[in-house]
Amino acid sequence: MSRRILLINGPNLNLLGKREPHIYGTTLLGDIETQAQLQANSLNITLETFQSNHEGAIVDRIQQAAGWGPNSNAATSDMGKVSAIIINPGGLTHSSVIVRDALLGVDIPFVEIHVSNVHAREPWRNHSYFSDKAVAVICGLGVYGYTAAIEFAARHLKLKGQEAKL
Ligand SMILES: O=C1C[C@@](O)(C(=O)O)C[C@@H](O)[C@@H]1O
Repeated sequence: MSRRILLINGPNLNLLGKREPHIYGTTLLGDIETQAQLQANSLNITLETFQSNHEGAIVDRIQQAAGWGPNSNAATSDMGKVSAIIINPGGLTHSSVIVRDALLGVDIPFVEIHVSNVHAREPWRNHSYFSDKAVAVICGLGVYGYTAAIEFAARHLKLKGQEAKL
C-alpha cells in the first residue's frame, strides 16, 4: 500500500484565516496546505489536498481516493489510491449522510479534524456524522490540529506497513 494521505477540507474552509478569526484564527488555508506538504515530505509521505464547498464533489473525491471515481476505469483504478484520509468536513459534519456513506464505502481509515472546539459551541455542533467511524477525532487545537493529524496518520501508516511485513 502506498504512503499517500488525502487531506480534505469542506465548505467554507477556503475562507480559513479570513472567516470568524476569533474562532478559526488567522492562518490561511493555503498556508496550512503548504506547511502540511513540507511536513509530509519530511515524513516521506505523499500528501494530496482538496477543498470544496460542494458536498457531491467531496463524495467524488473520496471515491477517487479508492480508485472508484465516476470517471475511473480499469486502467486508472489504481491511480490516486490513498491509505488514509484526513477530513475537516466543515458544516457537513453536522448534516452529511452522503459524505459519511462515501467514507464508509471506500473503507479508507480517516481522521476527523476541527479547528475549533465544536463541543464548546452551539449544542448542535456536538453531533457529528463522522466521529463514531473515525480512527481519531481532533478538535480545538486550532490549525495545529492539521499537523497533529498528519503526524498521527503517518505513524498509523507506518504501523500498517510493519504489520504487513510480519
Ligand atoms: O465550518 C466549520 C468548521 C469546523 O469544522 C471547524 O473546523 O472547527 C466546525 C464546524 O462546526 C463548522 O461548521
